[in-house]
Amino acid sequence: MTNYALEAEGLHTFYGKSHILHGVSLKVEEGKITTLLGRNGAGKSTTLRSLVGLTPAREGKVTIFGQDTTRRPPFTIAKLGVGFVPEGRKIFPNLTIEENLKVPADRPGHWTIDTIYELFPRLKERRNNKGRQLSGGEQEMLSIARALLLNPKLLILDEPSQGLAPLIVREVFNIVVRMRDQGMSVLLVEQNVRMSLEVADHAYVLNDGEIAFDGTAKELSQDEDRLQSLAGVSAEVWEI
Ligand SMILES: Nc1ncnc2c1ncn2[C@@H]1O[C@H](COP(=O)(O)OP(=O)(O)OP(=O)(O)O)[C@@H](O)[C@H]1O
Repeated sequence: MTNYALEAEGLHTFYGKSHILHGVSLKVEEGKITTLLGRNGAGKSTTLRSLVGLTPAREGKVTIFGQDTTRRPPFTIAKLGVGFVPEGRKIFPNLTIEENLKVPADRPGHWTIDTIYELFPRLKERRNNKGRQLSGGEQEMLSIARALLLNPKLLILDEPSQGLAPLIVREVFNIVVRMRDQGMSVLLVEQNVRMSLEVADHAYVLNDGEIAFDGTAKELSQDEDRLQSLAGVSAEVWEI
């Protein structure tokens, strides 16, 4: 029997009168990486915001680790063991790395500031630097580190590769794979199609607020025509 960390069924989400998600359903299998792809404006971030309670869906149902979390506030969802790494890295620019790491409320588990520094030696080296002095890659590591300190069972990342050099992107994806290999469930929203499909087990493509593909990452990666037409993914993104 397959166990799911997260199940969303028929989500309809609005910003005011703008109807953005039109019945989005997706599942994240436990201990697997599920990727949600789609071009700019397809509704990927809105889907994540609906799942973590930041912009609750007006219709539909969300179940996380077997509990109905539909329209529950973000802190209740975080408490179930959901770590969210938002788009744009939302770190505190005027706090040092170490101060940034002390902000999340600790949930006991493997990840502590010490184990985080083992995973990200660069953050340790620069622990007294302010958030605003960090490179994009260091900010992304810090953002992931903060989510890990909640010792999540489900990690949700919104475009972690955005604006990063290819080598750093590789490093970020390696971390995501490591988390999956340690048993964490991962939902990865990305524009970097090639790398996402390399690491993911399952893939969804979102198109204008609707799921246009639901299948294995392997299946999608072997079907370039489908990718191009369903996601409108540009050749440059595919080639990165
Ligand atoms: N706060 C908001 N108010 C009104 N409309 C919004 C808001 N945020 C996003 N939208 C609109 O909702 C649609 C989906 O946006 P969303 O950010 O979810 O897409 P995305 O797939 O994550 O795109 P991107 O890759 O550019 O982040 C877009 O048309 C966007 O303009």
